[in-house]
Amino acid sequence: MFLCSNGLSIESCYIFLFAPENFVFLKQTLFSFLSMSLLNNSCDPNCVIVFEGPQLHLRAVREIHKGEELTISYVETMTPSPERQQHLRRQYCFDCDCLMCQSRSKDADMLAGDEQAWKEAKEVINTMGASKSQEEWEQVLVKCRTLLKNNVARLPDTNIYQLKVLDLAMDACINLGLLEEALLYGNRTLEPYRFYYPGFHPLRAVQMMRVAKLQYSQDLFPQALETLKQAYDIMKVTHGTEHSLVCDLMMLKDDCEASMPLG
Ligand SMILES: C[S@@+](CC[C@H](N)C(=O)[O-])C[C@H]1O[C@@H](n2cnc3c(N)ncnc32)[C@H](O)[C@@H]1O
Repeated sequence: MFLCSNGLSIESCYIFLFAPENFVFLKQTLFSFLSMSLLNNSCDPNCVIVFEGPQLHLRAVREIHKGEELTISYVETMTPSPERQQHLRRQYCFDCDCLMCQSRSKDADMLAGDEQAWKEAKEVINTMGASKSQEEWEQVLVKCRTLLKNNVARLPDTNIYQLKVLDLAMDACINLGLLEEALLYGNRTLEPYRFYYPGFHPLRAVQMMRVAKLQYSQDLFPQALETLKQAYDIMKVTHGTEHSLVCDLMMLKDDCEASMPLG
């Protein structure tokens, strides 16, 4: 009952409780969850939580003054404020009055462009499940290509549904081994990600790392190095230099450097 009364990551908590390989972490995990569940929400938080295997790490993403409250975001911040607020009200029973919600900052950008076009895109996205088989990914890619073609002059890449289509198209291409095409979509996501996840945001860094891997796969070593460098600058804050993802990043950086033409 006590666990259920805390809003944060309860589903993940059950996974930890029932996974035998995690018993050894139980005490520290429970402590982590319980202390992290004291954190309140802000849609522009000063902390993030990142996973490292079975552990949760709470990391500050900007300078925090003595006495200032630590906050995390309970919701995906790349969501218009009425939707965020509705989710927070339904799931966590409070009205969010953070600065982002008060100013409705970026709402207009999220839904910019032709309303009918983004509503269609939203509908199509909602019908796509978590694809697994080759055939399903092929179907996803066909739908994404059609939407992107039809919406060239109707939606900017900063429209969140257009951005989700680009992300899905990128995933589908990666799963189908179409890496050159995946990179085209990935490149288009970087600027909107920078806009919606400014400063130090783990999702932006991870997206940059995905794009860097695609650049590397296309032998675009200087570009991949630059993207990795930018991702590292974010990840050293959001993940910390010891995090396994940052170690992966450093290995990719070494591979890139080793592949660069001499001179
Ligand atoms: C995970 S708990 C957070 C810790 C809780 N404030 C406490 O003192 O134990 C989630 C609950 O905190 C409250 N809460 C979190 N963020 C809030 C915010 N920005 N404004 C008002 N209430 C908030 C809501 O009641 C929510 O259901």
